[in-house]
Amino acid sequence: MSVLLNGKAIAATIKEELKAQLSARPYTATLAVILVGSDPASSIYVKNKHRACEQVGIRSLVITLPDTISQAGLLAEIETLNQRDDVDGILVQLPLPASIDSRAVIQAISPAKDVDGFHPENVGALSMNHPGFLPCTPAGIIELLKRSNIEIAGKECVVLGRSNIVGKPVAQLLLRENATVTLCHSQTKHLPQICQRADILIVAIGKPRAIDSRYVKPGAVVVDVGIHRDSEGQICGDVDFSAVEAVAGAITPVPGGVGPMTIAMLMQNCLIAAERHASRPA
Ligand SMILES: Nc1nc2c(c(=O)[nH]1)N[C@@H](CN(C=O)c1ccc(C(=O)N[C@@H](CCC(=O)O)C(=O)O)cc1)CN2
Ligand SMILES: [Mg+2]
Repeated sequence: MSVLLNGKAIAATIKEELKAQLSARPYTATLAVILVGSDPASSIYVKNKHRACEQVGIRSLVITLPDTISQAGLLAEIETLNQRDDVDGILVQLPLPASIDSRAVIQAISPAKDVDGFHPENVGALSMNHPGFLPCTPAGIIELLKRSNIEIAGKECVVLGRSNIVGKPVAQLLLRENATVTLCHSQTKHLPQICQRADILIVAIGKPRAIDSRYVKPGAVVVDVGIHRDSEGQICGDVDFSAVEAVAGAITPVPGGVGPMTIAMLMQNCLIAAERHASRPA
């Protein structure tokens, strides 16, 4: 039996802490979220972000645009929010319709308001250890490990998946925490053997229940970033939970693991954005 890493409970504690911090400050914080189209999963995530803002005391603006909006139209909406002095943080919910170039959209968000940490300026800041905004899922994974008293320094960490929003940045954050990091992907050979080396295994490959006990060293910490709905409508991750929990020392559930931590870190970034905004020179 492994220890369950309860992201839901830790995220609730973080939101309480942020609420107390914000209420003691002489300024407000406002997050603007843009949702393009009506993808059901994206709509749930945006609702969850709005609810988290309410819990923390952050003002939340949700801007819903039709999936027929042009790229120029979306960029104009972002520029309006960049210019608004009453908006501290901006994010555009991903994925976007195929007709829109996500790269151009991410680059259009002011780096000072980019609470997702996706703008190239913030990505560069992360890799150079400069101040910026950390992407929410990778930051949430590190926070979950730390608050669960899992030591990272000196550990063998294997990251499965090299996406820009999870795999690459979480590898950099683990390195910043002095872990020894191996980043694997679809072309990696001898994957089970490499994963078996991991003290901490982070799985972000986007394939339901793909990682079973053959990939896990007994006693390892397993962090599952995937989120899927199976043919029976059950939510599951990239890890075959029932097979892996028998081997792992600690494991995140799906739901209730990394997902809630992502939203808690978004709230934290909003407070940072508001603080920097309030203290900027006039
Ligand atoms: N602009 C962004 N787009 C996307 C991001 C992101 O960080 N910024 N990440 C994902 C989606 N996402 C946040 O936006 C996200 C996904 C899942 C959860 C979550 O809490 N999941 C719950 C289960 C929810 C359910 O019932 O379906 C859990 O794991 O417990 C939070 C945030 C892609 N897009
Ligand atoms: Mg403000």
